[in-house]
Order: sequence, then structure tokens, then C-alpha cells
Amino acid sequence: MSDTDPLATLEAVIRERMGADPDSSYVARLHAKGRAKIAQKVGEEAVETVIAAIEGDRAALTGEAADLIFHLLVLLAESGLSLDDVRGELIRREGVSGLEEKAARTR
Ligand SMILES: N=c1c2ncn([C@@H]3O[C@H](COP(=O)(O)OP(=O)(O)OP(=O)(O)O)[C@@H](O)[C@H]3O)c2ncn1[C@@H]1O[C@H](COP(=O)(O)O)[C@@H](O)[C@H]1O
Repeated sequence: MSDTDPLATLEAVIRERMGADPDSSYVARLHAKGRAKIAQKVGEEAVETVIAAIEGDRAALTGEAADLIFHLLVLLAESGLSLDDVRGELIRREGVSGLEEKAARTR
């Protein structure tokens, strides 16, 4: 497996393609349709992911999860947010739950 983070690479490509020609780029076409349409695509991909999981179809789940993550990255970029914002929130929660565990131990 490569050392480069594929999510970070994809995020950078998405940012670049948002300004590309819609005739040659799916991301540019999504960008032209606007945030509400992109959010709707995230919803559709989430439903397809859930269906694949319930059916126990691991190959379909892998593909749908990739579609979901891709469209979520486009939605974040369209909203002026990045993976770093999400990482920051996850790290903040880790800190909060760590503090909660520490508090519970001292009670
Ligand atoms: N990772 C992806 C990726 N995952 C899914 N998709 C597209 O997402 C779409 C989802 O399929 P659907 O049938 O649900 O949607 P659709 O019928 O094509 O479109 P709608 O009319 O429903 O909006 C397909 O067209 C897929 O090609 C992706 N399109 C692009 N990328 C990557 O994004 C980068 C930029 O791509 P371009 O913008 O095309 O240069 C490249 O690195 C690509 O590999």
C-alpha cells in the first residue's frame, strides 16, 4: 500500500477540478449543480451504502462506501470545509472522551 494518503490526494484533486470545465470533469459538473444537489447525492450514496451493508454484500459495500466518501469530500469542499476540519473535530472528541474517562476514574 502507498504511503500517500489517498483521501488527502483525492481532496486536493477535487479542489482543483471544482474550477475545471464541466464537459471534462464530474466534480466540475457537481459544482455547477450546487450544494443542495451535492448534498442529495451524499444522501443517495448513504442509502446505497446502507442497503449493501444490510444485504451483506462486501464488494458492493466497499464500492458504495467509496462513492459515499467521494461525494462527502465534494460536499465538504463545496462548503468551504476540509478533511482537516473533520480530523480536528474527531481529535477534539477523543480529548473530551479521554477527559470523561479520567473524571469517571477519579469519582
Ligand atoms: N472518486 C471519484 C468518483 N467516485 C464516484 N464518482 C462518480 O460518481 C458518479 C455516481 O454515479 P451515479 O450513477 O450515482 O450518478 P450519475 O448518474 O453519474 O450522476 P447524477 O445525474 O445522478 O448526478 C459516477 O459518475 C462516478 O463516476 C467519481 N468521480 C470521480 N472520482 C475521482 O474524482 C477525481 C476527479 O474526477 P473528475 O472531476 O471527473 O476529473 C478523479 O480522481 C476521480 O477518480
